[in-house]
Amino acid sequence: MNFVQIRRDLHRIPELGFQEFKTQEYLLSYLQSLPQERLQIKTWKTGIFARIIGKNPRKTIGYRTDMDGLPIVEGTNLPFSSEHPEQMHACGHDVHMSIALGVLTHFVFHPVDDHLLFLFQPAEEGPGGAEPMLQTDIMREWKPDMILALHIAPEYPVGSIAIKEGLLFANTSELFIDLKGKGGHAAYPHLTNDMVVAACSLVIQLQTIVARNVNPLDSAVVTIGKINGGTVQNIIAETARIEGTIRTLSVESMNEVKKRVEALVKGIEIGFECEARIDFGSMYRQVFNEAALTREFMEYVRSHTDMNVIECEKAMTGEDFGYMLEEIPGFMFWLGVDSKFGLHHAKLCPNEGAIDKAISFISKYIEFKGNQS
Ligand SMILES: CC(=O)N[C@@H](CCC[C@H](N)C(=O)O)C(=O)O
Repeated sequence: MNFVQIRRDLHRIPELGFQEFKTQEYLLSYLQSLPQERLQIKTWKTGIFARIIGKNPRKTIGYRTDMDGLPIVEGTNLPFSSEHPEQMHACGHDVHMSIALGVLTHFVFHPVDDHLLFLFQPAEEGPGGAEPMLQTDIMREWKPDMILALHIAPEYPVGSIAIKEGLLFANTSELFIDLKGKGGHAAYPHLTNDMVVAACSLVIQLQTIVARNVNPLDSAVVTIGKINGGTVQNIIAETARIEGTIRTLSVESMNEVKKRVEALVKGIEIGFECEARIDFGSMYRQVFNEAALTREFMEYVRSHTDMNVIECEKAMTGEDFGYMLEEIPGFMFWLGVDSKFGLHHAKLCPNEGAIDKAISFISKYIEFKGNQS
């Protein structure tokens, strides 16, 4: 089986959260091509649960991959570039899926004692598929006793993984703010309430939250990734929209940052005589790696595989896999893919050499865990 080719096929068809129809169809058709004796497949929305029946099951080991792409125009010029306008696998979920299929395929042919549950989860980039997937009857019936997942890491070389016990990824909240004032002629600003100026002022003020309100010994991020406002150069904008994300290391800090966002937006409403609406969108729980399993995984990979294990720092990235780790013990790790361009970049280009290496060492580890009494 050529999992690099599978990654390329998936790379051509990136789809946004809960619209992964072609991706689901591709994955299903691959799964259906495998021997079915031990394989049980159920779909949920655009996601898939695939269980491999163990030989002498005492527990279930879960392995999760995400499935969705991002709204980015691809800039790699690769021959297998995205065929979907303004959508790209710029966060490596194509690589994640091909590795999951590789590991799954290994165990279809070489089952272990325990059941293995592979979760193909939609909408990681938003609005979040992990939390609703956890609430399904299928998950209740097939619930794993432990779970693992990976995320590609452009900054680490192929042949390495990076991981730590405890907090790995931050708490996140999306942030959408709509401003509505009074538009008008560009030459008569005194008769209007200009929402472009209000939005610009608000973006600058939002930056003071991390600089002035968060304890310097704590960490937080407020990033505004998108501003929309106005229609043409000589009309004063009646509306503007700001879109961003908040990251914190604790739920308490998240609540504090949100309070400050609300206060600053209230100030904009008063100062610019406009109406504002805040929507905090979807929120993800922190990714917190269970200590004993993480340690055992690190030791196993160090001593039984040729992968280099790096103990890394926590990051302000978010992952809705955090919801799964809240209910099921397990861990997430970074997989080195050595790309000059980072995650969420139009030129992200993971080194595909990482795919077969990952399939091989993850299969070894799951074989060890799946036969462990
Ligand atoms: C690994 C990664 O890049 N994850 C995303 C998760 C996005 C969460 C949500 N849509 C938000 O923007 O808050 C990330 O941006 O860290």
